Amino acid sequence: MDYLSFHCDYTYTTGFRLDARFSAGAGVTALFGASGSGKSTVLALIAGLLRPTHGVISLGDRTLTETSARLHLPPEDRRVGLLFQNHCLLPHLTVRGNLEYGMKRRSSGRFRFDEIVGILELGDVLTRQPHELSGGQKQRVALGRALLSGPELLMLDEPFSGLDEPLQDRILEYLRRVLSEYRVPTLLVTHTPAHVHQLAGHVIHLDAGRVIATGSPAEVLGARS
Ligand SMILES: Nc1ncnc2c1ncn2[C@@H]1O[C@H](COP(=O)(O)OP(=O)(O)OP(=O)(O)O)[C@@H](O)[C@H]1O
Repeated sequence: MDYLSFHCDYTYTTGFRLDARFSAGAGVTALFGASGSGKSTVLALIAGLLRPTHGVISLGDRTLTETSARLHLPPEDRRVGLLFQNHCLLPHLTVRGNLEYGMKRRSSGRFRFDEIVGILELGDVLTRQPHELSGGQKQRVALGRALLSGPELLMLDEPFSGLDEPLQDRILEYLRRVLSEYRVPTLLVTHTPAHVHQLAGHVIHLDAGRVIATGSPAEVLGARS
């Protein structure tokens, strides 16, 4: 059953035009495509950071954007958790402070602080500040903060970029653990086929701002090598 429905048209001043339509179920969906194909633009439209020229976005039974009705929910009312490539931790707060910041606007009490800290193994670094953390630790704090906001959709923008391979594998394992424990509907942006195969049940393939294929990882990307 469709959980997320997206149909938007958006053009940047530079001329790049996204004109994409897709739907996704409540599992993990990969948004796959080459650099510049429009993946981050899709996330920004869903998060409400950009307004489409025309379009409708709905999540569960809520409409987030509907241009014909002049409806555009502000980002803080959308109940989506966005994990950026560069973590975006608040530099002056400790790890605990960053995690608690996520809880301020939470819409569901499904995610308990101690549980998330345990699953992501952050107990030993709660009093540290972001500059005292490794890349992988920062990534886990950002993931914990996104989860503690109680999102109805988790959006991960290249969560493995900038990490070496052993660390990518560890973060992948944490993600698997969290997603199987909490079953948060997730949109995973990546251009790495292996990550699609490892995490996603469904794939949306974007190319030059258009959806060119949808289906299972094997259908869209071919059998795993
Ligand atoms: N703020 C902006 N202003 C103008 N053009 C932009 C802006 N952000 C992105 N673009 C352009 O829009 C296109 C799509 O960018 P987008 O970041 O959505 O792609 P992407 O698939 O996420 O790429 P990557 O994998 O490199 O992050 C690109 O051609 C990019 O140059």
